[in-house]
Amino acid sequence: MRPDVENGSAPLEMGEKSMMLQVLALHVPGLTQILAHVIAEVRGSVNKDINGAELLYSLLNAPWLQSLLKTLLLCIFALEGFQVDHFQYLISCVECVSTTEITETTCVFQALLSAHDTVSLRDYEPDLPPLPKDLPEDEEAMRIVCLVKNNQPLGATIRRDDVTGEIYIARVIHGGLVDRSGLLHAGDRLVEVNGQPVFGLEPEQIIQILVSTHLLSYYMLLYVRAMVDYNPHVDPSIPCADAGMAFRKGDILEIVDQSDTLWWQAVKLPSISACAGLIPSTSLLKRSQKELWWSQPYHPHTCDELIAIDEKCVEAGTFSSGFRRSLHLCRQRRGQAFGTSQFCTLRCPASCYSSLANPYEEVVRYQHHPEHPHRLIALLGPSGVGVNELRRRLIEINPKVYQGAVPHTTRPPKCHEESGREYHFISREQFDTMVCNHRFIEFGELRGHLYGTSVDAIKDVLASGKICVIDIEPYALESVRTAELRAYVIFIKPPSVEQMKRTRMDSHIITNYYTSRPFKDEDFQEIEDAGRDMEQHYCQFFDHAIVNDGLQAACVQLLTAVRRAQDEPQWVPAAWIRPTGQS
Ligand SMILES: Nc1ncnc2c1ncn2[C@@H]1O[C@H](COP(=O)(O)OP(=O)(O)OP(=O)(O)O)[C@@H](O)[C@H]1O
Repeated sequence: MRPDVENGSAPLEMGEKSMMLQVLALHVPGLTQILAHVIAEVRGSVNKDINGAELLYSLLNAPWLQSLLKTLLLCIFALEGFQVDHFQYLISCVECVSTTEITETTCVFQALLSAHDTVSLRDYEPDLPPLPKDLPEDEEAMRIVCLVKNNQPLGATIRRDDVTGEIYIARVIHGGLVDRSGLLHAGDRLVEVNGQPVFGLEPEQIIQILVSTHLLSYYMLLYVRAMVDYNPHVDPSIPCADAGMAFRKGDILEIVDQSDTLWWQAVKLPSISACAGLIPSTSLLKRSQKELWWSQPYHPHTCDELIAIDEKCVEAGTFSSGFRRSLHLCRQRRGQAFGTSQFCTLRCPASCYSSLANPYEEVVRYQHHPEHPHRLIALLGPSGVGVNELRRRLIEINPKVYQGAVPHTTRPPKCHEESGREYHFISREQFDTMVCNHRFIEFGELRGHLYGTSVDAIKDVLASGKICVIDIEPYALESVRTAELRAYVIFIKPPSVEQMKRTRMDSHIITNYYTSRPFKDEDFQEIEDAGRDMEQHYCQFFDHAIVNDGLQAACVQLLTAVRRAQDEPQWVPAAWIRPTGQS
């Protein structure tokens, strides 16, 4: 096997080449003289009728000619930009030529070719201990390999033999970690990963073992999604503001150094600079946010209090949601929504409690497995922007692929309605039980009847192999960003007011009183303001954003985004992938 040139030293520069020639001239001062001597010797041998092959053999064996050839090769190596390994390879060839027995029928080129073959057969791999001689015949030889994981993927795919249940390396990605290690090859059978037998496991489970293991590497890098904004230039506690790195909510950061408890080093992805910047550690960020929290005036409405009101209202049957667009409930103006969870989510966004708990969310690159249920698609946007319209159109494009979740309701069915088709019709007691068991991602009351979208209704669609598309309010983000549903959240963003005026000239808005009327200018302003608020507070949870300008263009973008969510790797919370307790 030829030596791996990748690990050789870099080719010499021109300056070094001329230096090499000078060295050559110094060490071989009588080069012309020597060559003249060689020619004279050959002439003399011819005159003495000596066999040509014998002459060549004796010449090549002459130590002075060997050192001359080595020097010349060194010279060629310098001029041609060969690397150290090439040079050693050529030297091996020269040595081999000199020891090759040359018969009358051979010529120098054959000798060189045979030398090349001999050298190329040499094994440049590290020496491994021999297999024990007394190995029983039925005993399988096994290799134990150790790969040090870093931030890169392993660069190999695995497959399970459906008949035997055995796991094999299916493919080694060229240039990846496994490829470069040279330790594993396509067709190798995996027996254990980190001491854990893999026989019978699904490839996905093995990947989870690999992803979750910390023991493989001390150097494993950490990726996080920023849940808060940070600007080093307004942070008085940073040791050096210029060494700091600013980031925005939703940015993916690669933490390259956590050795300091207060200041970590990170790069922002996709990285344009190899140089890391200082960012506050989780504990430092929490500490400063707590200080900020306490320094602000007391607000009687905390998230917890509002949620409590919410639940009490539901118990008392007085709760009115007014924001359930997916169920086409009434469209409630913000001013009328006070005291509901909508108020809670608008006024106490993720930047208060939840971000205090978690200023960084650990993430991993996740590729949806084609045989697993699809990721849930959750659309989010200010009321009136066109979330329902886009959802409806997407489902219409291919109802065999896209489907909404069937809601639950306590209202009695109409004559044409069938339970499980339009709605799941259930009693109020059943509904309350589902609420207590946290089975709803969203629920509310309209005209004395409860409506809700349940986790199970979503799971039913996913289990049927379809892509479930729902629209949600911000407060439901937590319920859908779970290992079970793995929601891909798409924000439907309003275009400018002027643009909305142009595109919505013929469109109608559904009012609080279930009537529809043409859009007014103030509707557009309200949509724009609500969209800005939503983006400001929740952008860290958005996997993608689409500006709903022209309906058709927005629909194409939605279709593309939904396909990407299923087909391309995405950053997802590490907790979704790791088994419980390891997050
Ligand atoms: N890009 C667009 N161009 C023109 N009209 C649009 C566009 N997007 C949506 N519409 C229209 O705007 C109206 C409101 O849309 P939709 O009902 O989907 O809003 P929504 O975001 O679901 O809010 P709500 O649930 O409060 O109705 C509909 O008549 C819809 O056809």
